Amino acid sequence: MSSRTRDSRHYAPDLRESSVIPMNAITFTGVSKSYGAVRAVEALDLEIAAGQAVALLGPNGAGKSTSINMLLGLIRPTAGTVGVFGQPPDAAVRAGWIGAMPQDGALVPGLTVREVVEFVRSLYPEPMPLDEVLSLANLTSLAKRRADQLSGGQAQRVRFAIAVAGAPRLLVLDEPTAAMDVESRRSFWASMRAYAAGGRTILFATHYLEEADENADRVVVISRGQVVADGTAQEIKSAAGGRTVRFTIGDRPTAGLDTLPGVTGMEVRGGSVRLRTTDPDATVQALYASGVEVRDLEVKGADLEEAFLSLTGDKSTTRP
Ligand SMILES: Nc1ncnc2c1ncn2[C@@H]1O[C@H](COP(=O)(O)OP(=O)(O)OP(=O)(O)O)[C@@H](O)[C@H]1O
Repeated sequence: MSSRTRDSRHYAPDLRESSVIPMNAITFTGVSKSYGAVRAVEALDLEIAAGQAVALLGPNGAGKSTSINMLLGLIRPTAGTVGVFGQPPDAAVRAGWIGAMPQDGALVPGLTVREVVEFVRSLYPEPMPLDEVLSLANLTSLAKRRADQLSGGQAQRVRFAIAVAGAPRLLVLDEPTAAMDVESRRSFWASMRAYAAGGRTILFATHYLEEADENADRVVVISRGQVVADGTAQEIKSAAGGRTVRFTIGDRPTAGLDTLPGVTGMEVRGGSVRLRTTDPDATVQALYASGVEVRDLEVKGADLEEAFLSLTGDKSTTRP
């Protein structure tokens, strides 16, 4: 047992030296959480293997933050159990296994960026070197600035630095890029991927479908507190969306187009038609055979947004 284990800052049993590290970083087993009559999370079963980068995707009110808060030990489930590397969340937090980046939260007033990061590092048993944290969070040039006087995007970088300062094996991010512009977002995800490359586990909640598509090995879509899809972004797109045949038809009638072979859905906007199909070849052949005059025909894989909307039935969630 190391001398640091007896440090008064750490009240948990020493979990760091467990000889067997369970395969799963995260397990939700039959987890429900109700707030009065509101069932925020309902019988959630989820296993996330160590080393995965997983996006939690869902419309407003789907239960993402509630699930994350249970994972962080901030709230308790009404039913079921949550495990982090085989331990209850509060024990895992005290062992320094989890780094979290909340949606917002004030930064300690009066301290410089460096001081904030130094302070957080001092709370962890085996923190990441200071320079590495600053460089990873793209904060080296801001190290001497006061943390409470930064722009929204810069402050998010400090929150990211706080989350990784302890070199946690699990990083949990709740809508981490909400306050960032496009360039900051790009550099943030590059940092996140660099951190994940060391075999760490990442769970992030997002509304941005592109972020899930580009940065997650696995996407878990939740709606009304339940998992409605779980797989790679590609699997979700093909399972839920099939392919899309789009064309322009002008003011000619569209009646009957939705009965073409393979077609599972049709959307007409202005003179533009979008057919969702499980068999684009058969659809296009039948379309031409029908003699309907079409222009600008294109066949595309359904994107994650289409898949997401068809899975969650939520029409309000759109790209930023
Ligand atoms: N403290 C609370 N008291 C009462 N109801 C709550 C509380 N926190 C969340 N809820 C409700 O639980 C449901 C799930 O909320 P949650 O914040 O987990 O969703 P979310 O997926 O994170 O949404 P968003 O994307 O908007 O952040 C919602 O209906 C919400 O109104």
